[in-house]
Amino acid sequence: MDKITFIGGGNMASAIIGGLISSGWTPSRITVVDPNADQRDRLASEHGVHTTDDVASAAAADIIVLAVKPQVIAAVAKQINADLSGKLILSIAAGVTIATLESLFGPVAIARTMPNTPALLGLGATGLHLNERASEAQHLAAKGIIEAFGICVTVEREDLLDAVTAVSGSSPAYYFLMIEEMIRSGTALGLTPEDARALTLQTALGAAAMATKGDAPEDLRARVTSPNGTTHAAIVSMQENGFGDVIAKAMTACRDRAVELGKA
Ligand SMILES: NC(=O)C1=CN([C@@H]2O[C@H](COP(=O)(O)OP(=O)(O)OC[C@H]3O[C@@H](n4cnc5c(N)ncnc54)[C@H](O)[C@@H]3O)[C@@H](O)[C@H]2O)C=CC1
Ligand SMILES: O=C(O)[C@@H]1CCC=N1
Repeated sequence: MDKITFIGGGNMASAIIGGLISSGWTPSRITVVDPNADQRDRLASEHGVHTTDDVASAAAADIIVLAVKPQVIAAVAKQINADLSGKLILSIAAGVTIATLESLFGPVAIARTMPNTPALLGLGATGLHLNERASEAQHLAAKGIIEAFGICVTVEREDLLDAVTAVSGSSPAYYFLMIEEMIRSGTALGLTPEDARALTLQTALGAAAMATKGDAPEDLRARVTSPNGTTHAAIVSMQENGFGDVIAKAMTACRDRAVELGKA
């Protein structure tokens, strides 16, 4: 049975550990390394996992999850300073490339991922790419871990993780912005902020649930849109104001920034 050590016990680690335990991992297989005693106490009491502040101890695990901020990873590699051959490193750090991880940790199997924050609710959408040193068993292990907190899409080239960042890594923020603007406009149209918020949120939830049932989004949209009715007026206004272009430009800007951060 694989043992897993998380380096960094913050929000994302906590979400992943919660998912692993719900999907059948026993807490005794899970260790969390974090210098912050409050984080360690929280994880030990919430999940019953082993915790430590000794980064070097991570070398004993079969799978090491890098769940620290990107700028901390070089220091972590120095502290581990051990031969990790045969182990799998799974990184959730945004923008840290496989080449950088190989230069820091040596010739080891690496699974680079791009998760998103709905992972906190078990509703994550995560892109995955592994280096050539990773075996099929390690690919399956990485997939199993990711599927404990949502869906996993394996992409065939590492650079496609930058597109994943645009489609799912950053995109919860696009939906939140849409929700903010709808609440603001609903309030401007006379509803109380509470009513505008309740109606907007329930509609976002309902629309997302409908869109996951299999019908194409354009068909679902057509069913709401009566000929020359109210929805038609809204959609025409959005299209005339370049809605598609706004989304395409935003996603391209996101992808380009991910490429830039990967080179930094
Ligand atoms: N695609 C996305 O939306 C998201 C991606 N991420 C990625 O996940 C990673 C973790 O993010 P969060 O959990 O939100 O961060 P966080 O700030 O909640 O947790 C980081 C943890 O690392 C600990 N830490 C700091 N230095 C350490 C060291 N030397 N050794 C061990 N632990 C150390 C901190 O005490 C803290 O508990 C980041 O690299 C981020 O890029 C996180 C959230 C969402
Ligand atoms: O905004 C960012 O840079 C990170 C990466 C994806 C989501 N948050």
